[in-house]
Amino acid sequence: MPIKLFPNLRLLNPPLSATRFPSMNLKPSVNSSRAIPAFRRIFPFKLKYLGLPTRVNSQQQQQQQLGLRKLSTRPFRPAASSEFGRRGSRAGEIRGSKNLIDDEAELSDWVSDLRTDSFHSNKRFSKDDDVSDFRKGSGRENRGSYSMKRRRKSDSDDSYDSSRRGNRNSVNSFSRNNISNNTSRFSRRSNSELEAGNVGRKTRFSNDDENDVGEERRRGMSGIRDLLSEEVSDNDDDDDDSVLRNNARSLIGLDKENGGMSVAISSPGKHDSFMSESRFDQCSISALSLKGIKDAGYEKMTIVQEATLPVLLKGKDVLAKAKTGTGKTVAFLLPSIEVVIKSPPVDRDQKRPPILVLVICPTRELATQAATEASTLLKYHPSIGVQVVIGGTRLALEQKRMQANPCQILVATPGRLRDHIENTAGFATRLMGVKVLVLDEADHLLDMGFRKDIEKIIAAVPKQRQTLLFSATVPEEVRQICHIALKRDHEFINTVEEGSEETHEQVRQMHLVAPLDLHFPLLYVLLREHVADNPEYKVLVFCTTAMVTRMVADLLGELKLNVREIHSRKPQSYRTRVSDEFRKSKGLILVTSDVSARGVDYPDVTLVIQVGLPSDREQYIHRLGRTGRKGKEGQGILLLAPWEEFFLSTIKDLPILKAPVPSVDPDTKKKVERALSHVEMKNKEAAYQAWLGYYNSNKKVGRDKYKLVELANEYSRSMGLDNPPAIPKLVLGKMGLRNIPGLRSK
Ligand SMILES: Nc1ncnc2c1ncn2[C@@H]1O[C@H](COP(=O)(O)OP(=O)(O)OP(=O)(O)O)[C@@H](O)[C@H]1O
Repeated sequence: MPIKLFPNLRLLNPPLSATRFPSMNLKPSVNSSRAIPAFRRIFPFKLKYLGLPTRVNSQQQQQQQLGLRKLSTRPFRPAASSEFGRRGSRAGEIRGSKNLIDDEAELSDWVSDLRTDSFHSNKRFSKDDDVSDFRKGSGRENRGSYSMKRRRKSDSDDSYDSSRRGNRNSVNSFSRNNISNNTSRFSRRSNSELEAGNVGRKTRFSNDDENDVGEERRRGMSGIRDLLSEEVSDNDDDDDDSVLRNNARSLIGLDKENGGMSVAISSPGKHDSFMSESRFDQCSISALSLKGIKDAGYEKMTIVQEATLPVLLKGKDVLAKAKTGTGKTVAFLLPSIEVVIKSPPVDRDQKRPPILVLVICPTRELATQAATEASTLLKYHPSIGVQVVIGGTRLALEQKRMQANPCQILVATPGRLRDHIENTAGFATRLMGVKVLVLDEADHLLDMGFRKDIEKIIAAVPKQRQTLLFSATVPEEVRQICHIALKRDHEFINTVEEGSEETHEQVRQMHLVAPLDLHFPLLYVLLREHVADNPEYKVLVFCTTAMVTRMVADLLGELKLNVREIHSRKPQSYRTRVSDEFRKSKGLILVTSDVSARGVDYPDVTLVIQVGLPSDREQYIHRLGRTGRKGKEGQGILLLAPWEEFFLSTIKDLPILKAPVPSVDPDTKKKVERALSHVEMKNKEAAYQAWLGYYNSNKKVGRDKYKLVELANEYSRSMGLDNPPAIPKLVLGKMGLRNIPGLRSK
């Protein structure tokens, strides 16, 4: 019987109408010639499961492809009878229900619904089958020191969002063999095809996407009593474990390097698959956890799970890198849960019961998603409680909730967690019990924007703990500073094959370089064609800032596309609703800021369009990673202005092709202009100001303030404004843009 998580949730507001605006009366066209279908020029090859396009090595080959191949953008869909399809539906039933709450009132309902015994009691454990786990220690050995260097928090305002994940509707199980025929040709594509400009400097616009609505989990408890009476042995087979560990070691080519730090370079095989051949029961995982895993629809481990689990179960600190959408959440949750199982039971009457596992995620969506995944895995561990603290609601409400239902596993966003450390009585004491600290999207969390909060959090948990750092991207700077969280002898497990790209081979990437005034018409043309070609389209359009996102969503809505928007300026209840709708829907375009860039697990995204400069290489990779998850195929388009081309040099090692700029017929241009004229003036003004702020913070573009203002005014014209909107003097002062010609102040 599938268990529904959070079955009683209701939508408080009706879904947004896809056609919010009356249709426009367009004048007859001056020139009715239709542009060459843009998508077909950009993606001229048909996607096939077992026949990805040959990777081209030269411009000629590329042009040959563009001219000769049959054109289609229909995404690959596995046959209904495939293993993927079967398991997908099972997992979908479990996970398909709403996993977030809609408002504070609902949160209160949840609180009162919660079980009161969400932590171990001695009595319970004397009966539980998990009891054998208690005999074992956590296996932690070394204690590391960390530096507490304080650094300046990077620029961050509302516009520079951050992101993360949702529930999962299907489980793919492509084995490496499954896609053996479709990979290597594509990887032969040459970087020389890139027309890269100047070397761009890396900039990061981190912001803490916090103050959001909290979420409570609701676990299906049916059948728990029966299960508790079953014989359950802890599957602690050291031999199995060491075999698996050896497999993983040979798979990842473990090496010892300087300073006692182990460095693992992976070689998961030449195919871009995320599944391994190892089963979860080959690891020392408790039988009840294995039941939860099975119910979640997971049979074999993904590559990252296979590589990290044996090491983590031994209690080692790990920095792990694995491509987007390859199961990192389960990889860090499972060993964390095992630590809780093996810990001595907590007296339920204890005033300040310890938090044993602390998971930090950069955004509310991600934290909620991780907590939901934890709930799924804990299905047969009713005595283990999970809670999230993510803001978006009153601190007092979260305090009350935590008091009413203490938990052993806490998932949090950094800012809100820091609030609790500073303002919640007894919370700091509870954190002294932490045995496992997880930083999900570690590179982002160790970035300037979060550094202070993370340092504060690290100072609040015991030095003697296990620390897990996971991300799809681990830039060298992060390797340099990861010692602030990790022990010296931690292992770096990199499941991205040496010399291979950090993105998925089955996701075709293109970049388009066109003047700013063409960006809106081009975006419309690209979307229109994708929608026409893909009945089950599901598109993410990433914009640079929250206010730009709002404006672009308004525009696309005026153009009668089925759009939703999500960004940090929207209330959390709205974000939750839209995110959930997008997760479940097909035939929808989600216009988004970087709140959706990292980790959010939307199934079956067919296309990701990035409009304008991504904040850095990592953000480009994470945004692109919203498609092509779990071995599926996808497409990505990066739309840049000529003066943004320098960014391409930062991703020149990725298989991204230059696409010819589609022509936009006058009709379409007019249509877009007309739609722009219907977009609210205040939204355009806000977009202009946010745009200016974003590019001003970019080290390269923001260096020449005169040029920057010229470009901003070009952007203003592209929105159909004759004069650039006036900006408050105070704001201009803060941006360092006072007295720059071309700006209007108020
Ligand atoms: N062993 C498994 N078998 C099949 N599917 C799995 C397995 N483990 C995880 N998954 C599924 O894979 C999907 C991606 O997982 P997850 O969101 O953890 O990816 P990720 O690597 O953290 O991605 P990102 O880097 O974008 O955060 C999820 O839908 C998850 O349910």
